Amino acid sequence: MESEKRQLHLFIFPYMAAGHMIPAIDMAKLFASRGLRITIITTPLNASSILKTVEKSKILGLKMDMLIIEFPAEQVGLPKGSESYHLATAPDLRMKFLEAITLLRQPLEELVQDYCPDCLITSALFPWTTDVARRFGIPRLIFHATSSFSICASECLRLYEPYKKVSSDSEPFILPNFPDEIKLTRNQLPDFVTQDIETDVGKLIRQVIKAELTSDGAVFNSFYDLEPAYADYYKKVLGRKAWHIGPVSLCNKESEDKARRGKEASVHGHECLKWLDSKKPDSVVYVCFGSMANFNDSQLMEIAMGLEASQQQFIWVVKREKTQGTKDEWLPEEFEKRVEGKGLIIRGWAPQLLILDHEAVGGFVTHCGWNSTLEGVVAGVPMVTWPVSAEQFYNEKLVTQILKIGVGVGAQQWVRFLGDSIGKEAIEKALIRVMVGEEAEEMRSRARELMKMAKSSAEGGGSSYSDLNALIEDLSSHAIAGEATENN
Ligand SMILES: O=c1ccn([C@@H]2O[C@H](COP(=O)(O)OP(=O)(O)O[C@H]3O[C@H](CO)[C@@H](O)[C@H](O)[C@H]3O)[C@@H](O)[C@H]2O)c(=O)[nH]1
Repeated sequence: MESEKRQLHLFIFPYMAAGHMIPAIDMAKLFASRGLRITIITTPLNASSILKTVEKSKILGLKMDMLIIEFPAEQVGLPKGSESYHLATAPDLRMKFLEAITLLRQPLEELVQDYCPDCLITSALFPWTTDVARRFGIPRLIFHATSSFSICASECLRLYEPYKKVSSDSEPFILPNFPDEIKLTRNQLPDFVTQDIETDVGKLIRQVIKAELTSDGAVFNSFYDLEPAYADYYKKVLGRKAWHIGPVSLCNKESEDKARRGKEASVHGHECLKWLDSKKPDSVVYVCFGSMANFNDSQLMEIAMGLEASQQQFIWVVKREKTQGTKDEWLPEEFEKRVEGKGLIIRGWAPQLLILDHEAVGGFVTHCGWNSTLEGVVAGVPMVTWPVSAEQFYNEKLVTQILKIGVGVGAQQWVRFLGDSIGKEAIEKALIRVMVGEEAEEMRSRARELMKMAKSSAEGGGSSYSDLNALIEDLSSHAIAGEATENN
């Protein structure tokens, strides 16, 4: 009875987007593997990506559950089923999506009331969950599915506004009082940072920052040795509490678990692993832009031509379906025939962790979403960085300038979903730089070192392992203190 009472119960409530749900589910597994009771909160259409994990954890004797709250899509005027952020592709849809999210507060409060968890770990993008936690006298921790570097960079921009001191959008400015000399341009910043007019996203971001200041700390999917100066900056300069417990993807030990992250891989996704078995180590470049970024036909055409011209073997993930009998307008004539044996296109969802883990993969073209970036680090591969939106331009700086394990393709313009337009020559050049020659080898050897550091951080005695212990201890003492107050 006593131990049942002391088992910590966490509510994990991730943002409805693959880039947030995937690492949150990994984090849930990590907590559950340490004996905590976990309940993941989500909406009906997002539940399917969690269900198998919950079922498997039960078989393993772990305490993991899921609770579903309705997503009020139709109530705010969104089409039925619009429960994921990537479906909100136009400004009015995004506004409605944000509105729908604020309506989740009441159902969350009801669940907290009914289940009495010891802590809420929620997306930074749910600032109101700090108030919910306060109301019930429990801590709210933020789950940062991104780097400390990017959070520190955006805080630095907010505090010092260096982008206001340059005369054009393309003139570089330096992040003031920052551990490294990092240059950015206004073009590379999210629109809500530079826009003077108040937008809904801008308003949300201000609430996010305010809630971060009053929450009880942040859990990062990162590891200390990857970005020590920024883990310290977050704690010591910004004065906030944080635990670095990543890379959380390392909790997936079996191929089956690695394959099913996010969505089921498409048919091509499964075939590509057999194809990789026939290739030499470090001879294939993997090209994938996460779950949100979308390129138009002409940009895909440039990528195809760049890949072919680079003469590198490749796996390229494109979020387009093949329609039988019709020509792919985004591919050069006879492209697939010409690259047969040398390149593979995955249409749909790729089993990314399995591909990156494969020894044949020697380079990664990424949009610098944090999950992909960290997964690239864990795989020990150098990267071509092609940031598109969100905090990806900051992550690019970390990869290319601080870690020195990647080269930029030359993206200069932050755009919400569609990528900046990059020509085939730039793509070809960047591909060759990460795959061939002395510079590539130097980047690869640094990447391998980071891979080892990533893996040992998650093992017993490693920094992420210890930070997770410290977090669990903090939560336990808070829960015990809460019980004591209740009993008095
Ligand atoms: O075919 C695919 C495509 C993606 N993934 C996985 O999906 C995740 C994608 O996450 P990420 O690389 O972070 O990209 P986004 O989906 O774009 O993520 C959003 O959320 C991230 C977390 O906050 C931010 O860092 C990004 O900038 C933001 O765009 C990764 O785990 C990938 O392994 C697959 O498994 N197969």
